[in-house]
Amino acid sequence: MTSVSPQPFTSLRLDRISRRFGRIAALSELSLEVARGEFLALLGPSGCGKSTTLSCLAGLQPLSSGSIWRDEERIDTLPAEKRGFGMVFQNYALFPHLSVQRNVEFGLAMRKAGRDERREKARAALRTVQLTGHEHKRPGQLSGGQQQRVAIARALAFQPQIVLMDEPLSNLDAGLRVELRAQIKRLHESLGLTTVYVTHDQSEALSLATTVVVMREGRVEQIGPPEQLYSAPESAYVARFMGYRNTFTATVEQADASHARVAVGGDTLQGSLMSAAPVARGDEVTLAIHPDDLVLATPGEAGTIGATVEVVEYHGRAVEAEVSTASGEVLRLSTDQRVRRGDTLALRVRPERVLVYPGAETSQLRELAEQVA
Ligand SMILES: Nc1ncnc2c1ncn2[C@@H]1O[C@H](COP(=O)(O)OP(=O)(O)OP(=O)(O)O)[C@@H](O)[C@H]1O
Repeated sequence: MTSVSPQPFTSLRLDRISRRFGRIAALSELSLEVARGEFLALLGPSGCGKSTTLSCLAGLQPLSSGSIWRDEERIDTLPAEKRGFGMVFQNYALFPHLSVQRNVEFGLAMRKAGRDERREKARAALRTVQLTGHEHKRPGQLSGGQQQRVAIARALAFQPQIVLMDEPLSNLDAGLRVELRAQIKRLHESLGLTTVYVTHDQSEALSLATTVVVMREGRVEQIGPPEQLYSAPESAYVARFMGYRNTFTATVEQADASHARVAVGGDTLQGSLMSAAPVARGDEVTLAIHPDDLVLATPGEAGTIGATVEVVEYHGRAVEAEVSTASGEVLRLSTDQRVRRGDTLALRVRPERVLVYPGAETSQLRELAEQVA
């Protein structure tokens, strides 16, 4: 069987792919297009099908139905090694008994490269991830971050056009994660790669991706550039993944086609309708407010919500505070002003930053809140 064409491609297309495990539908007719040069992040809670999507794309799992295309060439019928993808996984997947150099050469050997070519390309890939000088070490002699860089070098050594990464940073501690994240972004840009990247971490998705796909139960919930998903999440579910940590139920007092006034405890807020479905006086709706959008106002000011500070976490330049409203809603806010436990606050939010979705907050969304801190 021949490999995919070495020519540059325009787009990679997943066409209504499904993957079932017995009665579980891990993917349900998922369609997705990835343009050349894009950094596409698949984001969503545990079990929504992110890894299955990547693994079907890579050819590590067969599809139950649907097809995958690289321009006009159908590739889901090709075995993994013929699809031409570089792959990086969460657990590095390095051979512990082989040197760093031999680990990186491995993918090239699989592709039947000669000895000199293997050596040279592996050296070049290690240089790219700044590991020159570590060639003769075993993986066990390296830190987690260095091991993951070896795995990245191995994925890049045969100069693939497309790289697939499944939670590559999740085994690293916070500092290393941020450092390697920047390195992954630099590599993507300088090598002109197309990257498909699985993560459950919204800050990783927002900082790396040119396109974010929020997945839900084996389907695409919303796809778009990070700024678009952040400023206009189409559902409270997507809002949660974009860092809107305050989601709760409120009652509509008055509404037109694009705005609603809602009651929150004894206070009222003006909000923006995010869905085409109309809402009317008396309806329950879900509000989503980002912690950065809750601003301290003068107590008693009209259009503000009263709240009492319960917990204050110091975060250097800003503090994060947990406050409770008169009706018992717990809200989180981020502020650079001095607040202390027990303070009574008035909080203001611009109407365009109070996102309103039809229907009361679902139990699924509440559970999600626990996963997406
Ligand atoms: N080999 C398998 N056998 C049975 N069910 C599976 C298998 N692999 C995945 N699943 C199921 O398919 C669904 C999607 O799993 P998948 O691993 O793709 O989710 P995910 O979004 O990557 O989650 P996580 O972030 O936890 O890795 C889940 O319900 C999972 O239990």
